[in-house]
Amino acid sequence: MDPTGQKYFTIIDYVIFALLLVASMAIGLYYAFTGGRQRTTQEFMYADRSMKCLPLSLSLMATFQSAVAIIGTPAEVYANGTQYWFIGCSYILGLLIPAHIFIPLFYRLHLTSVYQYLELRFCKAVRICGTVTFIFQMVIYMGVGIYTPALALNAVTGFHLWGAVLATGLVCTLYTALGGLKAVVWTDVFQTVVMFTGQLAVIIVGVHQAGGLSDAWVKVRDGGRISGIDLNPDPTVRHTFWTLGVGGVFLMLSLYGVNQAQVQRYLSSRTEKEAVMSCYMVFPCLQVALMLSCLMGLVMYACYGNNSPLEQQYITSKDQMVLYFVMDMLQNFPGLPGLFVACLFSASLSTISSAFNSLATVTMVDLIKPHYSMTEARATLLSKMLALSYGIICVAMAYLVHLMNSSVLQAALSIFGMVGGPLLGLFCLGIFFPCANSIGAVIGLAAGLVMSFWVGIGGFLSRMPSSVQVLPLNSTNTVPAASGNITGPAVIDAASRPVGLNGLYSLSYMWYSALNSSTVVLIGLVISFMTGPTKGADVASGTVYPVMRTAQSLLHKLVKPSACCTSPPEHTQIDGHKEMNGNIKEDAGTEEETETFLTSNAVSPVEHETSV
Ligand SMILES: CC(C)(CO)[C@@H](O)C(=O)NCCC(=O)O
Ligand code: NA
Repeated sequence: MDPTGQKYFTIIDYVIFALLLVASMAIGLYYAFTGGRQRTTQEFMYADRSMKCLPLSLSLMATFQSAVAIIGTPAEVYANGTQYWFIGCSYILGLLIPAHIFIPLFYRLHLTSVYQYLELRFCKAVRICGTVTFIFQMVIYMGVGIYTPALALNAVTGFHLWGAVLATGLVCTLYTALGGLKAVVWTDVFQTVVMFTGQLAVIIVGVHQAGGLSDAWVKVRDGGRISGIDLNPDPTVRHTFWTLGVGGVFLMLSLYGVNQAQVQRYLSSRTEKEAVMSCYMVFPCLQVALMLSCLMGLVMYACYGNNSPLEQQYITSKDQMVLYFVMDMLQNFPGLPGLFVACLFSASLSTISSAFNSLATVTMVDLIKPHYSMTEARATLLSKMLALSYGIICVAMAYLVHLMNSSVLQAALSIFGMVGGPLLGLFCLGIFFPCANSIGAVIGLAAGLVMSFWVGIGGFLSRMPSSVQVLPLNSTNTVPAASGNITGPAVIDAASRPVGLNGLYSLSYMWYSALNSSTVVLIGLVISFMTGPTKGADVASGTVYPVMRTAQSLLHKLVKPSACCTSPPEHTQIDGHKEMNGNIKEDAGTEEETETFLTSNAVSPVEHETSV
């Protein structure tokens, strides 16, 4: 090892990394030349609505699990202990609610994009606002996703930064544009396997280097890295059970309930039941992913203790730690560093490809198609060109992220809360409040976005001049004391309890999604009542979830268990469309058929909906 701490790749590491790119490309080419050869938008965007549950669930998990989580979570656990693990509690409601409310509703409407829902429920303007907000969110997120692994690799091994960005950007764009959603889902499956294998290998070797399981356990326990449940209700404390387990539910809903990338996967499944099942199966997959990345943080602590490479100034930021650890511990295991780098890039490729495909889909379906009529061949070609263009935008965004500088995990989760939160609010307003009208929806969304940027940017600026930025240079502060639970920003918060606006600015980023979505719903309702609420009869059928009716029927079941076989099923109001599900071949037909179905559906409200 070189005195500056610089680590080097061996030839076998390069080969493994190259193999990942080649294999992903090969899967893309396979789907470009088999099946319908990606000649229809139905195949390109929705995989002919024929996907099965298992690949879908892995793909659903992979979409929002990028290199950010792989290197951000261990760095967080190394520094602050396992408190972050409690985010796993939010996965329960965060997946049950989408599975039982959002998926049945969207699936039965047979949408072409999730934003089409907004037009059915409100009007075209709301749909466009939703689409533009989504594009904004995913474009920034893509930048973080592609830049993170490249930066870590560059910092630790000296690998060319923009070389890595361009290589992954190019490969990913090509397989997404050529192979459509089928290629995206199947590369996700392959990349998830690589991701788990890489993490597991490093954990096993790391435990061995730390002197075995029991030694490693004693070290992390004595180092205070095993956090108890923190029930402090203060919403400004960055990570507590409440911010993670409850605030996290809103984050999960915005990602797994109403995000186009995910809804597109639900809609591409063969049957509604498989869509719901795939959402259920995300739960164990996400728990495994969370467990692996938390264990990685603990193993890192077991190996380094408080004597981190950051403190030794081998690296300059927390986000470089994981890769440094891998290169440091695994240098005698040729190929393993390459496997881990493949794991890191797998995680990011699977995220970026989903982003490209979903962005191309919404641009086509929501922004272009309604305004220009074109042939199917033209539309498919244009969708592929769009996927390519988003590839270029992605690399450009990476350059912007390069200019920012914060913990990548917090940055990514803040984006989800700041832009995804208001979108979640918009959908909830439509789904749960039949009285909400279009004006309320637009103004509510705007208010949510203003709130989000006010609090988000205010929080960022109010923390700026503090010691957070200088921490890495000051060796005594680099690693928080053995008590472990205290983070940089939390120390400041605790020292001077913020009041007034500063109180709002110091809100934990884990509450952003909840705050912003509630703002949209509240303002949306107030404006709707001021401008004349929508009457039940005017709400398009199947676009509202019958909260009261479901609650009544649940209550009925609880009180009179014998009555459950005679009482109607929960979703009676949309059962009218149920026969569609069995009939995939037909409804997977042309785009025109789908559109006609939807328009006729939108203009003829069904009577039983009005009682909601
Ligand atoms: C978003 C969750 C919480 C769940 O998917 C997790 O995967 C995560 O922490 N993601 C961080 C962002 C990223 O990895 O790109
Ligand atoms: Na991913």
